[in-house]
This record gives sequence, structure tokens and C-alpha cells, in this order.
Amino acid sequence: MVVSPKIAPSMLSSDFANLAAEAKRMVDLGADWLHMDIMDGHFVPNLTIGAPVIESLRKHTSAYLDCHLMVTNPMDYVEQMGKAGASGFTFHVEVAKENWQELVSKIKSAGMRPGVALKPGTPVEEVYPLVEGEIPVEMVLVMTVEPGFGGQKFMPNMMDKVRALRQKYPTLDIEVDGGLGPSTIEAAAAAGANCIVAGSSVFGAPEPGKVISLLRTSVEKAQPTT
Ligand SMILES: O=C(CO)[C@@H](O)[C@H](O)COP(=O)(O)O
Repeated sequence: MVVSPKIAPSMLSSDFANLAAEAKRMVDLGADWLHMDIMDGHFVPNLTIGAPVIESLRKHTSAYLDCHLMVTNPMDYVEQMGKAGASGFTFHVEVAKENWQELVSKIKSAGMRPGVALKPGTPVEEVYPLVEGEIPVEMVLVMTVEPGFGGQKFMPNMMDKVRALRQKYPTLDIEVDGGLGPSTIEAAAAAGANCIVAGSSVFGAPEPGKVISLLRTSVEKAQPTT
């Protein structure tokens, strides 16, 4: 296997009033990561959680907290997210065109794994320099819906970006986020995505563990055998 599957339930679809229990439930059902959507009400038209909630959750779980920063000024959040216990810090390329090198370096110094995300309208070429940088990002998150809300429809044309990334970077972690579930995973896995964020399809399922396992199997089956 070239890249390992990481199935990351999006906690945006969980019961926020019972976040610790929801996190434990997902890990017990086989989740590899917990995907945390940080939204500032400015970069996207929705407001969610920030470092204080990550800090509280960290006291209840040792799981990898895959934090997606949908914020206009990601640099302002690096230190607090690191101290709070975030594992991954994924920022948007659209707001880091000038300072991404400094940002990636600070994310690593704060003890987190750097990732870069791109919105549906952003050309994939924009993230190439970040993957090839002196201090590179370690994951690319291809948004398959407009960021901001759960429960939207998967955009299949985003798979061209995933294919281009996988062809160029065989061992890179490539994450997809938005509308992923049993009916869309085949397309994402075939294109080369290995990190799968899924909110409503997991939390809305009668048996979420079965969905997590199906997502993992699809990624495994699509991997080239070496
Ligand atoms: O970042 C986002 C939305 O901006 C996502 O993480 C959603 O939370 C995914 O939810 P589903 O599309 O899987 O319901």
C-alpha cells in the first residue's frame, strides 16, 4: 500500500453538546482521525468552534485532531491551536498566498502537521509550490463542496484535482471533504484520495461503524498494489 486510508468523521455533524462522547463513539467505531471544522464567520458564512473547544476535547481523547481552519487569518490561530492540542493544522491557500512558508514553519514549530486546503474554484496548481516547498505541507485537502456547511452535494468534477495531485505525488496524503459517503467514495478513492472526511453520511447512518468501514475498504481497494 502506498498511502494509508484515514477515515475522519466530521465532528460538525456530531452533537456538539456531547462532543467528548461523540468523539469516543467515533474512535470506538473505527475512525482514524476526528475532523474539526474551525470557521470564523468571515472566510466562510458560518461560525463554529475554536481553540478552547479543541483544548477541552483534548482532555478526553488522544485521537488525531485533524483541524481544518476556514479562517481569513490562519497565522493568528497557530500558537493557540498548537497549545490546545490540535494534531493537524490545515489552512486555505486562498488566504496564504504571501506568507505560506512562514505559516508552514510556524505550524511545525507548534507541533502540528501542516496541510493546505483549496476551495472548489481554486486551480490545483496553486498548491504545488507548497507541496514542493523547502518546508512542505504534508497534506492537501481538496474541498468537494463550498466550505461552510455540512450536508451538501459532492462535486465530482473536483476529482480532476485529486487525480492530478496523485499522479504528481504518489505518497502524499490527499484529503477530500464534502458530500463523501457510500455513493461517492468510489469516485474519490479511484481518483487517489486516501483521507476521507465524512459528516452527515456517518452521523446520519443507522450504523455509522459500517459506513466508516466501507469508506476504508474503498480506499484500500483502489490502492495500487506494490
Ligand atoms: O468542512 C466542511 C464543510 O465546510 C465539512 O467537513 C463538512 O462538515 C462535511 O460534511 P458532509 O458534507 O460530509 O455532511
